Amino acid sequence: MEVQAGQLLSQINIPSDLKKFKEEDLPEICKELRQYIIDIVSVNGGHFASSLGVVELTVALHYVMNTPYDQLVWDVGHQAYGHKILTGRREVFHTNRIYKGISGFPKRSESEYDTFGVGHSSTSISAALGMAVASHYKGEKDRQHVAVIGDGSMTAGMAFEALNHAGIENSNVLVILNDNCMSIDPNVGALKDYLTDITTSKTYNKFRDDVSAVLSKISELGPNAHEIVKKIEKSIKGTLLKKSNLFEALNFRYFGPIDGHDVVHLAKVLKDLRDIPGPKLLHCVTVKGKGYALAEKDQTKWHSPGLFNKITGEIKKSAPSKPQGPKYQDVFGHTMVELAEMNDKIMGITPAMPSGCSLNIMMKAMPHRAFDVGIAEQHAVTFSAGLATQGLIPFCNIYSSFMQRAYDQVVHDVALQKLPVVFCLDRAGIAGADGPTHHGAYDIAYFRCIPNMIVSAPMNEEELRNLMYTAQLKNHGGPFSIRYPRGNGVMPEWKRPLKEVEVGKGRKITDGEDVAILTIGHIGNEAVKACLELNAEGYYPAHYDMRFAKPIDEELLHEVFKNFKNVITVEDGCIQGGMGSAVLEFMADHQYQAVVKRLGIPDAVIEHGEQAELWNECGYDAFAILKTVKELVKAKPTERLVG
Ligand SMILES: Cc1ncc(C[n+]2csc(CCOP(=O)(O)OP(=O)(O)O)c2C)c(N)n1
Ligand SMILES: CC(=O)[C@@H](O)[C@H](O)COP(=O)(O)O
Ligand SMILES: [Mg+2]
Repeated sequence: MEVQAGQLLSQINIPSDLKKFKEEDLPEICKELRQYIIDIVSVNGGHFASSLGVVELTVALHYVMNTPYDQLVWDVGHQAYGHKILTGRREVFHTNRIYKGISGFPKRSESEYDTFGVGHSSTSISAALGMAVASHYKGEKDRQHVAVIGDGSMTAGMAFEALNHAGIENSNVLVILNDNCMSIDPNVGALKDYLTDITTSKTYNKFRDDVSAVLSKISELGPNAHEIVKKIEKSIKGTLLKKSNLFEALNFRYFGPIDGHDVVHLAKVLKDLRDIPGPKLLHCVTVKGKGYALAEKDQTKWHSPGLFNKITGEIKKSAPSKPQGPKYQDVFGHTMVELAEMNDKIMGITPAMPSGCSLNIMMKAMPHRAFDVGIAEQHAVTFSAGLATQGLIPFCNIYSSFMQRAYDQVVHDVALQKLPVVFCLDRAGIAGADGPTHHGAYDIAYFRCIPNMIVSAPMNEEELRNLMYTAQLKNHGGPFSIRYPRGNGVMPEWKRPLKEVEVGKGRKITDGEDVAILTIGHIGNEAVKACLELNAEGYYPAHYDMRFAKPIDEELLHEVFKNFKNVITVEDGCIQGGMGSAVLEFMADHQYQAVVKRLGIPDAVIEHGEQAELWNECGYDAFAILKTVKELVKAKPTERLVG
């Protein structure tokens, strides 16, 4: 569907076009930009409310700053749709997050205006500071470096690491705190309360305004008075104000809070800030979903609503081609409550993804036993470890790609101490439209090499429930990880009685000859599809569900290598170091001879697209499995296809 940009917006191909307009035109430009985002996202999908919340900020920044020379870094980047539209991508924005289209996040290879690749939160201040220090070193005194970071992203430790460093570098960095009181779910933590206080507190703002009013009166008395005033202001700021403002205490000049939707005022403030050297923080108060009433009302639902009717607000449900099971995340959420009712030691932890991983189900049912710790994956892991030292059984749910941020905590704080933390890695494997920053490609490999770690992956919803049930039965001598994908399972009737599974045991799905297909996790269902088709063509491969990558089922592998000369391993994860590698290691350790073909995510960056498109591109969907079976069966014994 052709979407037409508004009359002013259609004249803005790059930010320098924006500068041709007068300040009084900016509100109309914001109106047209906001409408364009609504028009495209409603038919295309993607992140929605966050971009609406920064329309004015985006326009003001590109109006005042000399981008791309002045550098903007968008934290997470899910709010950068306006930025993309204003920086040469208006006419291709309808390909946003579509296979082979533009990325849903700023990406250096996509545009010179995208100064830093993002997707994971809380990196913007570090990156902008790096750029600022580099500019200082290169003598680029006039260059601006701006990090736009949300209040949610500000709850991550990395943001404070950067503030701490920036405060002593005296580099020209402007942090714009986009404060809308929301993460994906409502923001959490003491910082949120502080920001609310500083935004609403009469004391701080009144005292500061009174001081400036008095001082500006005095400075009108003459040039000497102006000098005296600067000294008084410095000492007051250096004592009273500094003590009462977190950011001032870190040597940032704090400005605000200001209305993040008043584009003309924003432009004026940004112009003033350009001339103030050193680290600065501008506190902008915005509304997530601004300008689309339904999104303002339910900001979590409209964070990433999918396709919707922009007039009625009706969100379109995808009609599956065949009966689907529930979302894996919901099976996790409901099973958490079921297990917690049976075992009062169970606790749930999520770093800022309660609705994303469905821990919100337990948070609602048992608010004292389920925690949203903010965007703080490292803290989530070690907080879980602390709980485990006291005999509790924490289920720490972290998206596979976000878990990468807490790797040392898993090794150092959990595995070395053999603590029984259950890691539920949601969004494991190809995540889809979020692309390479969000694909959970590496968790089998990065967990398999950790001592005392159990690495498991359910083939379906029933298996997920049984692995969760098994994990909490006892301390298995360390952490127990269960990884599962974004999206739906295959069992409409999923809520079956919970059963213990034997740790380290796989299972045979079907007997066969010539080729053994070994799968792990949900991708086993692709092998089921392939086997049905192969049977119809007279091929009868065997299929085993490994269920565990560590400990791997050695008894099953002995059976496989004693009976098959052709083996295919399949995983929705990186080939290198994955389950297939574990099978090769076993084969070598036991001097078996066979042709082993490993299917999975290759050693490459996999861009965005639908999961099925990317499984096909990576060569491990049903079609690829079928093709590989035929190749192996036809291959002569001398042809070795070790993958
Ligand atoms: C390391 C990491 N953890 C979690 C996420 C998931 N995530 C994406 S956006 C978001 C909320 C960000 O809130 P905020 O920074 O306030 O931006 P807003 O959506 O309010 O504009 C979260 C938790 C992520 N992208 N990266
Ligand atoms: C931007 C970000 O990191 C999150 O919004 C993420 O896109 C959520 O992913 P799901 O949509 O799979 O929950
Ligand atoms: Mg926010």
